[in-house]
Amino acid sequence: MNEFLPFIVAGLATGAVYGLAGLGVVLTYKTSGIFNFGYGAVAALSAFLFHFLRADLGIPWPIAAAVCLGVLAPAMGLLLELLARSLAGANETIKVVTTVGMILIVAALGALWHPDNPPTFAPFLPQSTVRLLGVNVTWEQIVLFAFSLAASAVLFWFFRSVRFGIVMRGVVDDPDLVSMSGDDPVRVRRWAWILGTMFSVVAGLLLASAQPLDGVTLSTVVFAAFGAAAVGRFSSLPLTFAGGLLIGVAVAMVDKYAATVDWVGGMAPSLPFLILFVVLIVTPRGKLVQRRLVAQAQAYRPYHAPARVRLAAGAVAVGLLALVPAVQGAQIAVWSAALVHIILFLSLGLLIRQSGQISLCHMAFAAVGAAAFAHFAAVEGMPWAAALLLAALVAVPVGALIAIPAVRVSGVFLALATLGFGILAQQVFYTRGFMFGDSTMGIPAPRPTFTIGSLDFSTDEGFYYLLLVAALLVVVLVVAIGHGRLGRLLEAMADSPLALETHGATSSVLKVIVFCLSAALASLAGAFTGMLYQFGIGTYFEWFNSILIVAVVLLVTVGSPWYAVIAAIAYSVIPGYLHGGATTNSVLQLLFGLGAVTAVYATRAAGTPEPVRNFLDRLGGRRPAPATTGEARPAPRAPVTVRREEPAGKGLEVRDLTVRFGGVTAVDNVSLTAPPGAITGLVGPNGAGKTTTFNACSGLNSPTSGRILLHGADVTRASPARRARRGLGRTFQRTELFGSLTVRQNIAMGREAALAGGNPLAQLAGSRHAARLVADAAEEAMALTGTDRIADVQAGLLPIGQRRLVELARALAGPFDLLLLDEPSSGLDAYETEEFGRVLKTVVRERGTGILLVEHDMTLVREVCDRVHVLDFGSLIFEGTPEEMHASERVRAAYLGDAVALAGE
Ligand SMILES: Nc1ncnc2c1ncn2[C@@H]1O[C@H](COP(=O)(O)OP(=O)(O)OP(=O)(O)O)[C@@H](O)[C@H]1O
Repeated sequence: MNEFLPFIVAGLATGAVYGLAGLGVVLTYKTSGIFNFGYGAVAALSAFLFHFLRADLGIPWPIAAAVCLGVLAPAMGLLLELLARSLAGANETIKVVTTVGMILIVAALGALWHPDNPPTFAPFLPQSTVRLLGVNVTWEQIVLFAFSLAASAVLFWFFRSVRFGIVMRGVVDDPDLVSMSGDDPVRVRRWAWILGTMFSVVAGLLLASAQPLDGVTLSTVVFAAFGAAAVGRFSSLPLTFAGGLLIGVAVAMVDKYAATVDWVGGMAPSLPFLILFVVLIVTPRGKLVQRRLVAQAQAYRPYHAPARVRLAAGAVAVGLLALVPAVQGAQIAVWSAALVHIILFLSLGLLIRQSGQISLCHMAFAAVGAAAFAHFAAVEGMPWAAALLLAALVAVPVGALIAIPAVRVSGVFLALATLGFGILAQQVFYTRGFMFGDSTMGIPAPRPTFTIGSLDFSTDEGFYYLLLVAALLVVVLVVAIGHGRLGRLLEAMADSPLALETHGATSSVLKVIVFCLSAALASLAGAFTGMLYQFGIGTYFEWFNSILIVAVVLLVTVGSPWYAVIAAIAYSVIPGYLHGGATTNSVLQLLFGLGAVTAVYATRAAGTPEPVRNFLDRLGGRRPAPATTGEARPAPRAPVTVRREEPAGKGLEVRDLTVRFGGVTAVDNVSLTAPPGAITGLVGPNGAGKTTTFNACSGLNSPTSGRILLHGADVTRASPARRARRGLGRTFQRTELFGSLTVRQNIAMGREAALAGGNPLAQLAGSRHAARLVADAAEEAMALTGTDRIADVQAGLLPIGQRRLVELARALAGPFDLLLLDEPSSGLDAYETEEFGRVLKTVVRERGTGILLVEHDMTLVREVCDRVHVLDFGSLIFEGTPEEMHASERVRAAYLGDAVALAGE
């Protein structure tokens, strides 16, 4: 035991600080819904300030620490709260990039402050030792542990016993309740940010000891707190602190074995990231609650010039790039790097721009490509092309590995998992022989030795042309993907994975495809990077650059593939011409960081100006764009004749369904049927359990007990997509449209998603016959609902009434014989509701579709429903015809109770 004790003591000391830092992370995440990826950056900034005051100005450390805590922490806290508030309505990627941008800023500031070797942060706590339990313990360790424990205890007490602390805990769950109790949620959050920032400042000062004063290193050290927060599932404060202790001790134990066990070497600092990654992979999906405080962001639709204009511009761009060796021969390396970056940015754009996924480990994919190519080509002596192809293929399983967290979690958790993986990959794998060899020089990455005519591809000029062709091929591939089924599915997934699933496409398969594809392309870029510099080595692929390139790709808001070209020029060519060396790079990094932090404004302001659009449209012979606002009311016409489908089966049966959420029984032993060719109403007061029943039917929640049968087959365990493919469609209480697609594309996706299904090949592309089927189904659904008049309007811009119609049309375009419609008339005026009812009746009459309708509008229920089920407090209290329902005392009492409750609010 004695041999372990010193390590356990050291581990507990650092672990307590990790725990403390983790508490700050959880605190701000819980109260604001914004995960602060810049947490380590704030810590680094406080270490900078402390060092400046103490070492440069000679101020005693207690005063320096007081300035950090009393001035820097509140100032940064207030700034961060403002930033967090500005992110209301922004999408997850923007939220991540905004706080990630702080790392770029602080790292750049640090590099500008000390351009050469950064000084070391001198310990300020006593290093003398005392003997405790037979172990030598430094006073620093004792203070770290005692201080962190005391600070955490005060925080727990504050949250449990102090009124303001209790309010702070409540603000994320129910801000309205907080307002009603007389507190201002903004003030509460502001204090939470200040408190959280104080924790990061303290963590910065305590963890920086003996570390170099460089922003990236310090941020990484404090990132260990993310591992602790993951153990606490980003929610529990005591578990987070315990997680910190666990990580501290685990790191110390790994350190103990590092000297003797070979494979353990270098693992200690990456252990928190391993734990972070593993927790995100193994934690049951429902346990990681993504905090959502704001309405879904409105999707932004980039302008695309007419095809003719784009082709011409592309030809000019290629022509100009082809001239580079002739006119800019001296800078050919810089331009070659830009071509490689076009490939890298396109591969990243496939994820973060086209599919709404986040990857903060893209450089790791590139590193795999560089290492694999160098091994295959230089060590194994394979032919160049075979080595390149195999290098791309080697990255595919790595992409699939990252798709695991992507399938399980999204948004901030995916960002964390990929960040953890990126750091882990660099710290554990880059340094191993199997990646870049045992020499610090890396492994040679040979250029091709073949020639075409007088063009020798091993020369700088020849290699440049080879890169130009490769970049062009990747551009063509990405454009083709964008125009094909895969591209449409990816865009739809970016807007609403939920809608895509409930229309039949399995989004997990789609995610695996896009991660594998993206990893393979990034791997190609990595292999070319190696060839460009003639060596494959880890330093070209640092994790930090993964976050830099995400910021770059997101900030250039022009359409695909142009963003990649412009971003590559900004990233590689401009610094090459400025000749400022490291300082120029730091200034650019600072600018990218500032851009990332303000990304929400940049992307809001994005868009091609109207005159430019008009000019390009005229140039390309395109008719004027349709109005983008949905002012015109699409008066539904007389229903068109629709095909009678095959007679539907037995319809939907819900048997003894019970759904509990913790202690709440939302649905209690409910049985009902929705037969084909009829409209069945499901009504009840607010909170009665209607949506929960719908979600159980379509597979969006797991029933505690009971069964769901579709046409006689038990689908209780089937995924939402599988149920959709079996004929069950639905709409949502809060509409789930593909906001960046047009109305026509939305409706077409209603059928195409089901055709794509869960088969990877079917998701990649569809046949011509399928395309006709999709177009016909969309036309018919549009005519039926009157949405053909707004077919080319972007769905995200429509008012609520039209959104409902589009959602219905999308469901009608799908291959569904049973539809679950969740409050479809809310937001419609009386006229629209009447028309809506007519459409429903037509569909049921002509197609034999069965409809289960959740509805608060009793007039509509009376007019269209054949039978009605009434829920109250999760239990079925009535079943009969609408007329019988209106006569029922029990139903009246349930509604009256609700009305009285409402009146009393
Ligand atoms: N994910 C969840 N976690 C915890 N409780 C939940 C969850 N979803 C629903 N509930 C609770 O279950 C009960 C039923 O909610 P549900 O949304 O199904 O009612 P509803 O009849 O659709 O109400 P409304 O008409 O207002 O939409 C409510 O008390 C609600 O607070």
